[in-house]
Amino acid sequence: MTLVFENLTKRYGSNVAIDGVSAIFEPGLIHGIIGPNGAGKSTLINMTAGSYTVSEGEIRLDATRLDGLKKYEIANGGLGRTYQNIRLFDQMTCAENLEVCFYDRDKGGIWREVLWPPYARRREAERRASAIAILKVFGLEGFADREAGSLPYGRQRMLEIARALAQDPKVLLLDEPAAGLNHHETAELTERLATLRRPDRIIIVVEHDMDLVMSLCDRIKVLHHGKLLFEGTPAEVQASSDVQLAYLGTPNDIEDIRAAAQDRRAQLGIRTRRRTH
Ligand SMILES: Nc1ncnc2c1ncn2[C@@H]1O[C@H](COP(=O)(O)OP(=O)(O)OP(=O)(O)O)[C@@H](O)[C@H]1O
Repeated sequence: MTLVFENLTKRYGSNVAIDGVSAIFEPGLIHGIIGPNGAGKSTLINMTAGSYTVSEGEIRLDATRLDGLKKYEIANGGLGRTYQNIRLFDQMTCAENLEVCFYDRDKGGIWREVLWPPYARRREAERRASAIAILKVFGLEGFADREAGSLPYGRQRMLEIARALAQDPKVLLLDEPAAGLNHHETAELTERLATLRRPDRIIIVVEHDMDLVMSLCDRIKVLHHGKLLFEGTPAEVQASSDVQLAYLGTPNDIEDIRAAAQDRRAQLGIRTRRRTH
């Protein structure tokens, strides 16, 4: 199983947010997508999940074209996702937030539950057991009966990822899972995400937190101005001068920043060692 982007392009009017990106995501790996603000990371995720239309190019999960499908069709086809902003059912308990994912979709199952109470009770117990099993993966089993909206922010983030996993997706897309988390919570999240790696699952993480990306991801793709700038292992990405430039600017920019800092020190009467080269 592979997820493939082929010459993927997204235009918002005259603004080209994604510009002819081709990439392959293999299963069994955690893939990071990084890039400066506005590079197009979220646009890529949203096109993959069917939230945004594709202007040009293709998205394929094996032989299935995902571009052009509705959001729910893509989700039913095995793609789970989280959003930059948490989207939970705040008034429902943590367990209920997951149980809603396990209701029978076919009319037969729904009617059996309505008309046959013993079957309804069995299905309810099954849904509860499945929900608790997933909550455990994220250390949330103790919060099963707490309202989701009353959880600390970090726990809500975990619950959202737990819910994205409920349908046992083949592809899991995580859009800035560490946003708003403190250092300790990010470290815990990193450990828990690492346990989700499976030979038959593609995990894609869009993230700004470099500690998380570099310690969690097996492969990283770097976007810059809507184009794929670089891809490689965390070590290769860190060593790439192209990536450093994308994040920090040109060597001249860096020299200007350094010179400005030295001037500032001079104005303040702070002695600085003069650079000899
Ligand atoms: N709905 C939209 N309508 C118009 N332009 C958009 C829309 N969404 C994104 N853009 C533009 O597309 C480009 C890429 O945005 P995108 O949000 O995908 O970048 P990003 O890499 O996820 O940024 P960030 O890290 O800040 O979330 C930006 O120029 C942005 O202004």
